[in-house]
Amino acid sequence: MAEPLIIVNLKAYAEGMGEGAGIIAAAAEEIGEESGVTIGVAPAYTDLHPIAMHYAVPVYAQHIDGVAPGAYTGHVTAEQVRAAGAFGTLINHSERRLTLAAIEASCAAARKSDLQTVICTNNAATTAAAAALSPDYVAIEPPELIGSGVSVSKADPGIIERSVMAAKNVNPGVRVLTGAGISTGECVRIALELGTDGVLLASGVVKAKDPAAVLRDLVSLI
Ligand SMILES: O=C[C@H](O)COP(=O)(O)O
Repeated sequence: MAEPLIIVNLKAYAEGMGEGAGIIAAAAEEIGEESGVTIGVAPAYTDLHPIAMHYAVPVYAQHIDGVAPGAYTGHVTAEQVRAAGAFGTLINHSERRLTLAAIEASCAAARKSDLQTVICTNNAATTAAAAALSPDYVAIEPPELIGSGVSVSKADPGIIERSVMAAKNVNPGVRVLTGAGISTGECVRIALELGTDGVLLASGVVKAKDPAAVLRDLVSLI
Protein backbone atom coordinates (compact mmCIF):
# COMPACT_ATOMS: atom_id res chain seq x y z
CA MET A 1 0.00 0.00 0.00
CA ALA A 2 1.15 3.54 -0.74
CA GLU A 3 1.75 5.97 2.14
CA PRO A 4 -1.60 6.99 3.60
CA LEU A 5 -2.92 10.38 2.58
CA ILE A 6 -5.30 12.59 4.52
CA ILE A 7 -6.89 15.55 2.72
CA VAL A 8 -8.77 18.15 4.73
CA ASN A 9 -11.29 19.96 2.53
CA LEU A 10 -12.01 23.40 3.94
CA LYS A 11 -15.03 23.77 1.61
CA ALA A 12 -16.58 27.23 2.00
CA TYR A 13 -16.75 26.99 5.79
CA ALA A 14 -16.25 30.33 7.55
CA GLU A 15 -13.98 28.52 10.04
CA GLY A 16 -11.76 27.38 7.17
CA MET A 17 -11.10 30.67 5.42
CA GLY A 18 -8.36 33.26 5.93
CA GLU A 19 -6.89 32.94 9.41
CA GLY A 20 -8.83 29.71 9.97
CA ALA A 21 -7.24 28.18 6.88
CA GLY A 22 -3.83 29.12 8.26
CA ILE A 23 -4.54 27.50 11.63
CA ILE A 24 -5.62 24.25 9.97
CA ALA A 25 -2.70 24.26 7.53
CA ALA A 26 -0.24 24.88 10.38
CA ALA A 27 -1.75 21.96 12.29
CA ALA A 28 -1.58 19.75 9.18
CA GLU A 29 2.08 20.65 8.73
CA GLU A 30 2.96 20.00 12.37
CA ILE A 31 1.11 16.71 12.71
CA GLY A 32 2.22 15.57 9.28
CA GLU A 33 5.85 16.06 10.30
CA GLU A 34 5.30 14.46 13.70
CA SER A 35 3.55 11.37 12.34
CA GLY A 36 5.07 10.93 8.88
CA VAL A 37 1.54 10.89 7.38
CA THR A 38 0.92 13.23 4.46
CA ILE A 39 -1.83 15.68 5.38
CA GLY A 40 -3.01 17.97 2.58
CA VAL A 41 -5.51 20.81 2.68
CA ALA A 42 -8.00 22.01 0.07
CA PRO A 43 -8.72 25.68 0.86
CA ALA A 44 -10.92 28.13 -0.98
CA TYR A 45 -9.35 29.54 -4.16
CA THR A 46 -8.80 32.84 -2.36
CA ASP A 47 -6.58 31.09 0.20
CA LEU A 48 -4.66 28.81 -2.17
CA HIS A 49 -1.69 31.08 -2.67
CA PRO A 50 -1.13 32.21 0.94
CA ILE A 51 -1.48 28.65 2.23
CA ALA A 52 0.87 27.24 -0.40
CA MET A 53 3.39 30.01 0.33
CA HIS A 54 3.47 29.65 4.09
CA TYR A 55 2.93 25.98 4.93
CA ALA A 56 4.79 22.86 3.89
CA VAL A 57 1.69 20.81 3.07
CA PRO A 58 0.27 19.64 -0.24
CA VAL A 59 -2.41 22.12 -1.25
CA TYR A 60 -5.37 21.08 -3.37
CA ALA A 61 -7.87 23.15 -5.35
CA GLN A 62 -11.47 22.16 -4.62
CA HIS A 63 -12.35 22.08 -8.33
CA ILE A 64 -10.93 23.06 -11.69
CA ASP A 65 -12.62 23.57 -15.03
CA GLY A 66 -11.34 21.53 -17.94
CA VAL A 67 -10.61 24.51 -20.16
CA ALA A 68 -7.39 25.95 -21.51
CA PRO A 69 -6.47 29.56 -20.69
CA GLY A 70 -8.65 31.88 -22.75
CA ALA A 71 -12.02 33.58 -22.86
CA TYR A 72 -13.72 31.68 -20.00
CA THR A 73 -15.12 34.23 -17.58
CA GLY A 74 -15.67 32.81 -14.12
CA HIS A 75 -13.79 29.59 -14.82
CA VAL A 76 -10.78 28.34 -12.89
CA THR A 77 -8.05 26.68 -14.90
CA ALA A 78 -5.45 24.12 -13.94
CA GLU A 79 -2.75 26.63 -14.91
CA GLN A 80 -4.16 29.22 -12.51
CA VAL A 81 -4.29 26.96 -9.48
CA ARG A 82 -0.87 25.52 -10.33
CA ALA A 83 0.56 29.05 -10.50
CA ALA A 84 -1.09 29.81 -7.14
CA GLY A 85 0.86 26.91 -5.64
CA ALA A 86 -1.59 24.01 -5.80
CA PHE A 87 -0.13 20.52 -5.75
CA GLY A 88 -3.33 18.81 -6.81
CA THR A 89 -7.05 19.21 -7.29
CA LEU A 90 -10.32 17.63 -6.31
CA ILE A 91 -12.61 16.97 -9.27
CA ASN A 92 -16.34 16.22 -9.16
CA HIS A 93 -16.79 16.75 -5.43
CA SER A 94 -20.32 15.91 -4.31
CA GLU A 95 -20.92 19.63 -3.81
CA ARG A 96 -19.45 20.45 -7.24
CA ARG A 97 -20.70 17.68 -9.51
CA LEU A 98 -19.67 17.52 -13.18
CA THR A 99 -20.73 15.56 -16.24
CA LEU A 100 -18.54 12.61 -17.20
CA ALA A 101 -17.20 14.62 -20.14
CA ALA A 102 -16.33 17.54 -17.86
CA ILE A 103 -14.63 15.21 -15.36
CA GLU A 104 -12.48 13.85 -18.17
CA ALA A 105 -11.64 17.36 -19.38
CA SER A 106 -10.73 18.55 -15.86
CA CYS A 107 -8.61 15.47 -15.32
CA ALA A 108 -6.76 15.96 -18.60
CA ALA A 109 -6.20 19.67 -17.85
CA ALA A 110 -4.88 18.84 -14.37
CA ARG A 111 -2.51 16.24 -15.75
CA LYS A 112 -1.19 18.72 -18.31
CA SER A 113 -0.36 21.11 -15.46
CA ASP A 114 1.21 18.37 -13.33
CA LEU A 115 -1.52 18.51 -10.71
CA GLN A 116 -2.32 15.41 -8.70
CA THR A 117 -5.90 14.36 -9.45
CA VAL A 118 -8.54 13.22 -6.95
CA ILE A 119 -11.87 12.36 -8.57
CA CYS A 120 -14.72 12.15 -6.07
CA THR A 121 -17.45 9.55 -6.56
CA ASN A 122 -20.70 8.56 -4.90
CA ASN A 123 -20.89 4.79 -5.37
CA ALA A 124 -19.00 1.79 -6.73
CA ALA A 125 -20.27 2.27 -10.31
CA THR A 126 -19.08 5.88 -10.54
CA THR A 127 -15.83 4.81 -8.87
CA ALA A 128 -15.30 2.34 -11.72
CA ALA A 129 -16.04 5.05 -14.30
CA ALA A 130 -13.70 7.49 -12.57
CA ALA A 131 -10.93 4.89 -12.32
CA ALA A 132 -11.10 4.42 -16.08
CA LEU A 133 -9.91 8.02 -16.44
CA SER A 134 -6.67 7.11 -14.61
CA PRO A 135 -6.65 9.77 -11.90
CA ASP A 136 -4.11 9.48 -9.10
CA TYR A 137 -6.94 8.90 -6.63
CA VAL A 138 -10.65 8.28 -6.56
CA ALA A 139 -12.43 9.34 -3.36
CA ILE A 140 -15.67 7.51 -2.59
CA GLU A 141 -18.07 9.55 -0.47
CA PRO A 142 -21.70 8.54 0.08
CA PRO A 143 -23.48 11.91 -0.21
CA GLU A 144 -26.00 11.16 2.53
CA LEU A 145 -23.20 10.85 5.10
CA ILE A 146 -21.27 13.98 4.12
CA GLY A 147 -21.27 16.47 6.98
CA SER A 148 -23.47 14.12 9.03
CA GLY A 149 -20.99 13.27 11.75
CA VAL A 150 -21.75 9.60 10.96
CA SER A 151 -18.67 7.91 9.58
CA VAL A 152 -18.74 6.03 6.29
CA SER A 153 -16.23 3.61 7.83
CA LYS A 154 -18.79 2.51 10.38
CA ALA A 155 -22.12 3.22 8.68
CA ASP A 156 -21.33 1.84 5.22
CA PRO A 157 -18.10 -0.18 5.10
CA GLY A 158 -19.57 -2.15 2.19
CA ILE A 159 -19.48 0.85 -0.14
CA ILE A 160 -15.79 1.26 0.62
CA GLU A 161 -15.02 -2.39 -0.08
CA ARG A 162 -17.06 -2.41 -3.29
CA SER A 163 -15.42 0.80 -4.47
CA VAL A 164 -11.91 -0.41 -3.73
CA MET A 165 -12.68 -3.55 -5.71
CA ALA A 166 -14.28 -1.59 -8.57
CA ALA A 167 -11.32 0.75 -8.84
CA LYS A 168 -8.75 -2.06 -8.73
CA ASN A 169 -10.65 -4.13 -11.31
CA VAL A 170 -10.73 -1.24 -13.76
CA ASN A 171 -7.34 0.26 -13.06
CA PRO A 172 -5.03 -1.25 -10.43
CA GLY A 173 -2.80 1.84 -10.48
CA VAL A 174 -5.51 4.10 -9.05
CA ARG A 175 -5.41 4.72 -5.31
CA VAL A 176 -8.61 5.03 -3.30
CA LEU A 177 -9.63 7.47 -0.58
CA THR A 178 -12.90 7.52 1.28
CA GLY A 179 -14.76 10.23 3.11
CA ALA A 180 -17.98 11.40 4.77
CA GLY A 181 -18.31 11.79 8.50
CA ILE A 182 -14.70 10.79 9.23
CA SER A 183 -13.54 12.29 12.50
CA THR A 184 -11.45 9.85 14.52
CA GLY A 185 -8.39 7.64 14.29
CA GLU A 186 -10.67 4.62 14.43
CA CYS A 187 -12.53 5.78 11.28
CA VAL A 188 -9.19 6.12 9.51
CA ARG A 189 -7.94 2.73 10.71
CA ILE A 190 -11.11 1.00 9.44
CA ALA A 191 -10.87 2.80 6.09
CA LEU A 192 -7.29 1.63 5.66
CA GLU A 193 -8.16 -1.93 6.71
CA LEU A 194 -10.88 -1.94 4.04
CA GLY A 195 -8.21 -1.31 1.42
CA THR A 196 -8.16 2.45 0.98
CA ASP A 197 -5.07 4.60 0.84
CA GLY A 198 -6.42 7.35 3.06
CA VAL A 199 -9.31 9.68 3.72
CA LEU A 200 -10.88 12.93 2.54
CA LEU A 201 -12.65 14.82 5.30
CA ALA A 202 -13.92 18.25 6.20
CA SER A 203 -16.26 19.11 9.08
CA GLY A 204 -14.58 16.84 11.64
CA VAL A 205 -11.46 19.03 11.42
CA VAL A 206 -12.71 22.36 10.11
CA LYS A 207 -15.49 22.77 12.64
CA ALA A 208 -13.51 21.37 15.57
CA LYS A 209 -12.57 23.65 18.48
CA ASP A 210 -9.06 22.20 18.30
CA PRO A 211 -8.27 21.04 14.74
CA ALA A 212 -4.75 19.95 15.75
CA ALA A 213 -6.13 17.59 18.39
CA VAL A 214 -8.47 16.00 15.83
CA LEU A 215 -5.64 15.60 13.30
CA ARG A 216 -3.43 14.03 15.97
CA ASP A 217 -6.22 11.54 16.75
CA LEU A 218 -6.78 10.84 13.03
CA VAL A 219 -3.18 9.66 12.55
CA SER A 220 -2.92 7.90 15.92
CA LEU A 221 -3.83 4.38 14.75
CA ILE A 222 -2.10 4.36 11.36
O1 LIG B 1 -14.63 16.67 1.11
C1 LIG B 1 -15.00 16.16 2.15
C2 LIG B 1 -16.20 15.41 2.26
O2 LIG B 1 -17.27 15.95 1.58
C3 LIG B 1 -16.55 14.94 3.64
O3 LIG B 1 -17.09 15.95 4.42
P1 LIG B 1 -17.33 15.67 5.97
O4 LIG B 1 -16.01 15.18 6.53
O5 LIG B 1 -17.74 16.98 6.55
O6 LIG B 1 -18.38 14.63 6.08
